[in-house]
Amino acid sequence: MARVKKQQKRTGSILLSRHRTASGIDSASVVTHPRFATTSALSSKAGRTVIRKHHTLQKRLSQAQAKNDVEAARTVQAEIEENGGLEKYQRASICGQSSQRGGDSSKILIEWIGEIQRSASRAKSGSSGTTTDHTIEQRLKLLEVGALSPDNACSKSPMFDVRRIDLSSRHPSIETQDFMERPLPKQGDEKFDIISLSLVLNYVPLPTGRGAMLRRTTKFLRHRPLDQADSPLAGSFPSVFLVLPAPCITNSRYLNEDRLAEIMNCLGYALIRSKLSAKLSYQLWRLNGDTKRGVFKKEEVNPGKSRNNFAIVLE
Ligand SMILES: C[S@@+](CC[C@H](N)C(=O)[O-])C[C@H]1O[C@@H](n2cnc3c(N)ncnc32)[C@H](O)[C@@H]1O
Repeated sequence: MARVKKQQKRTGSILLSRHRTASGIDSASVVTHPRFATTSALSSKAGRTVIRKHHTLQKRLSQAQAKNDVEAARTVQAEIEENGGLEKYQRASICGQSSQRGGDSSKILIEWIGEIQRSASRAKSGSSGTTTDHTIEQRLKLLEVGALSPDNACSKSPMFDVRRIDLSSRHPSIETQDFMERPLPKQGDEKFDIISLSLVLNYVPLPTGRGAMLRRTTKFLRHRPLDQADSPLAGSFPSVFLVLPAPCITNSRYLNEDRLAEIMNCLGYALIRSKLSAKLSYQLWRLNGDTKRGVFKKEEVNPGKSRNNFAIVLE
C-alpha cells in the first residue's frame, strides 16, 4: 500500500514538470508513460473543487517559479500532488464533459461547420438556380490540444481527421505532448485546418503563457484549396476553436470580448462564429492574415471588486 502511494506521488511530479513546460517557465522535457486510468465519477461539486484548486495551485507554482523561489515552489508542488495532480484534474474534467454536466464542447464545432456548409449551399443554389449538395471533399485536419478522450463528437464525426495531444495522455490515440514544445511544421502537410483549444488556454497559469499559446497556433494552420471560392468552407478555415469558461470573458478585470478581439485580430484572426452559454464561451476564429508584433499588457478593461483576474498578455 505504502509503495503504491509513493508511486502515485512520483507520477504526479512528472506531470507537473510537463505542466511547467507548458507555461514556458521550465523547459525540462519529460515524457510520461501513457496513463489509461479508468474514470471513476466525481460528484459535480467535488469535481469543480478539484478543478478550481488545481488551477489556483498551478498559478501559485508559476508565481513561485517566476520569482525563483525554490522552497515555495516545492511546497506548492507537494500540495498539487496532495490534491491528486493532473490525473485527478483530468478525471474531474472528463466528468464535466458528460452530457449531464454541460456536455462535449466539440458538438458546437460540428454544429457550426454544418451551418457553414448549409449556408454555402443555399448561396450557391441561389446564384446558379440549382440545388447543390455540398459535402466536404477532404476531411478537415484537426489538432485537438488538451484531448481527454478519443470518444468526443469530433472524434466520431467523419468530417475530421483528428490528431490528439495532451500534457499527459490517457489513451493510446492521444500523444503525450506539450503544444508549446511541438516541433514547428516544416511543410504544409504537417499543418492543420483547425486547432481546438477547448478549456486549455485557461489551464495555462500565466497571462504571458496564454498569449504565447495563441500566437503559436498561427504557425500550425494552413491555407489550402479549401479556401477557394467554390468550397463550402471558403471563408471559414483555417481556424481556431476556442472554448473558455464564460467568466474569463464576461467577468474579468482584464479581458472582455473587445479586448480578446483586439488580441486575436493582432494575431491575424477574425471572429466568424461565437456562442455564450451560462458556463462557457465558444468561438471560432479564422486566420486571415499575418501575425503582427503587437503588444498587449495586463490592463484593466472592466474594473470591479467582484471580478476575476483572467488575462491574456501578448509580448
Ligand atoms: C480542462 S482539460 C480540457 C479537456 C477538453 N479539451 C475539454 O474541452 O473538456 C485541459 C487539458 O489541457 C491540457 N493542456 C494544458 N496545456 C497544454 C499544452 N500546452 N499542451 C497540451 N495539452 C495541454 C491539460 O493537460 C488538460 O488535460
